[in-house]
Parts: sequence; C-alpha cells; structure tokens
Amino acid sequence: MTLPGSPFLAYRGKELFLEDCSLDELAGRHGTPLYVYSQAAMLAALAPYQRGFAGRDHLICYAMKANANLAVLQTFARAGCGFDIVSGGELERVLAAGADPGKVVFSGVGKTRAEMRRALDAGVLCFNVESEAELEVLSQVAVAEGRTAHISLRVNPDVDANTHPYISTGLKGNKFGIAHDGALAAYRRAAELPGLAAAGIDCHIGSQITTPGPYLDALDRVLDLVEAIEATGLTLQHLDLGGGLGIRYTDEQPPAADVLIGSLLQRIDARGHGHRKVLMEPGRSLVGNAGVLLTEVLYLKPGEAKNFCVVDAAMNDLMRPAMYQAYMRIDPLRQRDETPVTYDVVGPVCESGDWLGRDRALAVQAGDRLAVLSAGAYSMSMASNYNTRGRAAEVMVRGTEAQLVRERESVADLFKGERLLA
Ligand SMILES: Cc1ncc(COP(=O)(O)O)c(C=O)c1O
Ligand SMILES: N[C@@H](CCCC[NH3+])C(=O)O
Repeated sequence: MTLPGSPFLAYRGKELFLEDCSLDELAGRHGTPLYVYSQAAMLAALAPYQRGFAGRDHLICYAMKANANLAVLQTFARAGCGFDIVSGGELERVLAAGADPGKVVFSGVGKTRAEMRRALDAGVLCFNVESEAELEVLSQVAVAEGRTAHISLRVNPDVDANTHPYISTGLKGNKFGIAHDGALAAYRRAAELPGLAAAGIDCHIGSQITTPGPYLDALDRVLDLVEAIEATGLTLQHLDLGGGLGIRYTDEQPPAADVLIGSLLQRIDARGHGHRKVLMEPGRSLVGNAGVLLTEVLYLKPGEAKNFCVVDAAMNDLMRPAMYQAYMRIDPLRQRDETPVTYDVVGPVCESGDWLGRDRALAVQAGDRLAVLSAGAYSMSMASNYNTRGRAAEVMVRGTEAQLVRERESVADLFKGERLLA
C-alpha cells in the first residue's frame, strides 16, 4: 500500500518502508525522534519543474528555508538548481554544500549590511529587494565594497493566495515586498543609485497554494509593471515568480508543477515576454513529501475527555501543528491487528499546544514507533531547543542505503557558549 503524497513511502506487509529502507529498522539504529528523507522523492518532485521549463531559459532556486540540511542542498545543487536564501546563515550553508553562489537569489525584508557584504563578496546572482530603504543601504554597501549588486524588486501584487494567514505574503497587509503602486518609482530610484543594476522583477505570494489562479493573477500584475517600467526606458531581464506550490497533506489537490509552469509560460508568451529568463523559488513542493518524522510511543494515557498517546517527538521538533493547526498524517511503522483507539498524539513539552495530531485512530502500544508524514518541509528547519531538548538526527535514504546526515544534538551542545555569572 502506497501512502498519499509519496510513491516512495509504502507498507511492505505490515512494515513501513521509505524507498528500500525499513523505517522501524532505521529508528532502532539511530533512535528517535528521527527525520528521514528520500533522495529519490526529492528528485521526483523536482522533475515536473524541470519538465515544465524544458527548452526555456530558467533557474529553479530551491527555497532552502523549507529544509536546509546540507545533504538536501547537495542533492538539488547536483541536479542543477540554484537557491533562494533569506539569511547570511543560509548563504553559509549553500557555500558549505559546495553549491554555486552565482545561482543564489537573496530574499528577505531585513537583510543586514553584514549579510549584504558577504553576499556581494560571494557573488550571488540577485538581491530580491523588499523596500526602498533596503535599496539605499544596498547601494551604500555595494559602493563601499566596490561591487555591483544585481537586483530585483520584490513586488507585493496584492493577490490573495487563499492559504493560511500566517503563510500568505502577497497581500497589502503583509510585510513583504514593495507595494505594486510604488514599484515603478522604486525602479527609477534604483536606476539613480550607484552600485545597483536592475536584473529582474520578483514576487512571491504565499505558501501551500493549491490552485493556479493566484499565480496567474500575480503574474499579470507583475507583467503590467514590467511593461510600465520598460516604457520608461529601463530594462529588466528575468521574471522571478517565487515559490508557494502546495503539497498533499491529506486531500489537497494542488496542480502538478509542470501544469502550473505550462500555464504561466503560456501567459508570459501570450503577453510578449517569452524572451525572458524565468526563475522560480519552490520550497515545500520539492521536499515536503520526501520526509517523515519518526517517533516512539512513550505512554498511553487514557482520559475522561481524551485519550493521549505521548510520544518522544514534540512541538520543538515539529512546530507546524502547534503553529498553524496543520494536519499531518500519522501512521505506525509496524501495523497491528488490534482495534484502533482515538488518541491525541502529544509530545513531552510543557504546553497544551504541544500536539502532533488530534483525534487519530491508532492501534498502538508503548514502545511502538510512528511516522509523521509530509515532514520534509518546514519541520526540522523550524525545530527549536525549547524545554532544552536537543534537535533530532537526520538520515537520507538512497535506495537500500541510509546515511546519517546530521547527528542528534546532544544536551551538552545546548548550553555550549553560556557562562555562569562571575
Ligand atoms: C521569498 C520566498 N520564496 C520562496 C518561498 C518558498 O515557498 P514554498 O515553500 O511555499 O514553495 C518562500 C516561503 O514562502 C518565500 O518567502
Ligand atoms: N513555515 C510555513 C511556511 C512558511 C513559508 C515561508 N514564507 C509552513 O510550515 O507551512
């Protein structure tokens, strides 16, 4: 039986496998909580992007905030991808993974001067600038470094991506990007400033988007702007359409990436912009369904109002349920024949919001292990040390092989650098 979301995750008999690796066996070997990723699933998620852009001048910049493990970055770099970064730390990871900084776009509303300097020295492809104030600072930093910063303005097209309010980014009320109405003036200002060269235009309207409509609306708004900007004599080369394509957590039916890209390119061509290089910044859709979080059942705790299944993974390991009330499917690593009982699956952290799943029918006993599915994106990358809990280990599966790609954080690591009062 194959589970929804990933063709690489399936029961063989009663045991759950990711590619050709038994997840229960991996959990036994490396301990829990444990993140496990399938490289084949990542490459399979990338393939429709590559198909959609075949024959076109393009760059797929993996939005590494979704999952910044070095082995994941290596996987995408070797497949030809660039990266969308939002911090100096992410840039250092790109460099540590041996990837090409010349394929990096640098987004984010709060870039510091130090981050700008480092990115200029590394030679990133483009800064996606999010305010006029940032333009002025970037110009000063570029001049001081004796370099030219290639820029796109991230335009806020005021389009509703119809997603969770915390992950919607393209509305007037969101902090991201330069208002559509102010973009032309900002490009004019950029043209006056030393050290800057306009390379393109950028937008990103949100995450976990499951219909093509908002993308096409945003594209139209962006192309309107490009036409207005070029009418003033300025030129732009590339269009960066951001990321945001959703995945299937339960019954969502997002469009396939190649279908979405097909409609976007058709619109781009129809409006006479077919000569432009197109960038995209997908994150979740490349990794979300390529990973699982493995956890062990510590205690079953029947209650009057609720039954609790207390596991050893918590909101510090996987924040999405607590933060967005996100539904993430939970399945046992070895199926039992007993009648399922309805549980809230909760972690050891001292917060009532520390749950991974609510009202889940599970046939489990203490000591059994579970997988939280679709945990390849915004899961380990959002982990924290709350309650002084070390972050989980990570394993990358390739066929029958499974390699530890990040060690479990030890408790000693957690207060390294702290000092007792003198
Ligand atoms: C600027 C930017 N690009 C790309 C992404 C990637 O989004 P997603 O993981 O939804 O594809 C994000 C996150 O929403 C983002 O903020
Ligand atoms: N962290 C969010 C996605 C954020 C997208 C970044 N702008 C999630 O888990 O769904």
